[in-house]
Amino acid sequence: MATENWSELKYESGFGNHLSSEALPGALPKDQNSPLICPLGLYAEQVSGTSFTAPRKLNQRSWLYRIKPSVTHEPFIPRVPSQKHLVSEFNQATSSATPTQLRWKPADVPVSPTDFIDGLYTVCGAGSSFLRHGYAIHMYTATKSMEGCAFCNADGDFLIVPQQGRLWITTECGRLQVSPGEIVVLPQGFRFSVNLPDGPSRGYVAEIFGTHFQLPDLGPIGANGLASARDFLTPTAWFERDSYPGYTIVQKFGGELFTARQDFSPFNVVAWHGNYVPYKYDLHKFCPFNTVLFDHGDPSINTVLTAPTDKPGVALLDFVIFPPRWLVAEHTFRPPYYHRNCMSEFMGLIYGAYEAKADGFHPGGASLHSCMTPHGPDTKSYEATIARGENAEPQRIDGTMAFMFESYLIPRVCPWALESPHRDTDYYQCWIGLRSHFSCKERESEDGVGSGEVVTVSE
Ligand SMILES: O=C(O)Cc1cc(O)ccc1O
Ligand SMILES: [Fe+2]
Repeated sequence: MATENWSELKYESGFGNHLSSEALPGALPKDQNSPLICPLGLYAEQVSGTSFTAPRKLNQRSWLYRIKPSVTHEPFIPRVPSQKHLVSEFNQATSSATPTQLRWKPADVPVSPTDFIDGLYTVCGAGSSFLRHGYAIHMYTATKSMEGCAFCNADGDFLIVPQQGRLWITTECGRLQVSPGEIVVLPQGFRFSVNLPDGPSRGYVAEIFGTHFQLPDLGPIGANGLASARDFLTPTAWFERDSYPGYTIVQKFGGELFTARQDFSPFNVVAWHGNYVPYKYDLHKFCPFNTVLFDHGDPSINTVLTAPTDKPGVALLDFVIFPPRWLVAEHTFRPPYYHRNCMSEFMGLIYGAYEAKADGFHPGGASLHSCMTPHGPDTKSYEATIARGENAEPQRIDGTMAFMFESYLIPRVCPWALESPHRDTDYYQCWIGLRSHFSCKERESEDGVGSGEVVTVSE
């Protein structure tokens, strides 16, 4: 592993573009995809991320020109040891339904050497990778780089949110450095390997089945704002040519892991072109829009990426952030309102503190408020907001980055997440202290009305 220059890697910029990249000049065929003999004696291989016949505006595929084709490997066999904590079908056999508010403290990074594959565990999800509809939410804790192996997820696309420790990710399209505060999307089927230059690492992963992430429409916001297409960065071609006896491909297929041996690195792509590619995004580049006079806007205004369902405006999974920003709304309860949502909300915290939780929601922790489960600011946050009063000054929320995976599909929760020692079983207590501030004294004196009577007040 070359360690010196990951901070200076070159990337291509843009979202959904058709890109071309050559690690050696002349490696891309001119004028066609499948020449009889490719330049430099390379093999041509297409990776399709949508059906061949998907409408042009949705169609995603890339052509990889490689030293040996991916097919050159021994048969896939179930991996030993298997990984029991990955789920891609959410039903009664694999996971539980619960409407209760759930929260987890940050998980400890393991003491024994653990790589990204072994450190990955599913928390919750819905649907099925086999039926290509649904999602899984995973978290990872890891201490060591993947060695002599690459991971390939046949089930869906990964959106990885590192919370602690940089990730140096080698993909078939090239290499990316992803730091906490950045995210990376690794589309279904791409082989990748994760190195951990900082050692102990922790983070969150949203996996979506059967669709890909898009930028949200901006509607009346106009043509600019939120995440800008040019801030999405795709790696440039990079390859290693050495033979590599005993290299292992670890394929996640239906939530189970399979291995196949080959005698070369899968990172042997000398050139590629197409629009089906891995990419990263720095969340600090997000340009937030929000209330400038009164009331609290819905969090959808902070959507970075959305994975659609077939219903217009209804997301399989939205990736929403709560970045540093000014709160200026007048005569307004500025933190999130108390609410129940037909969508389900999984939240994580990358750093800092979240505006609705004064205590108990820590960087690396998580919460889940499922469909119609009531939630909102904890007692301390509520009281502090009220204490600021009617004429609260503009206030800058700083030094924080929280996020939400929000879905229309209702998640079931994995048993190890429910039984985890990191589960905060006292979570509900954070709202128990919310006192009634109800008073009808004014009305009583005006109207002479006592308690217990039904009163219709006409203004
Ligand atoms: O529940 C949460 O904290 C997320 C959230 C934030 C917000 O500002 C409004 C609604 C919402 O669900
Ligand atoms: Fe919410």
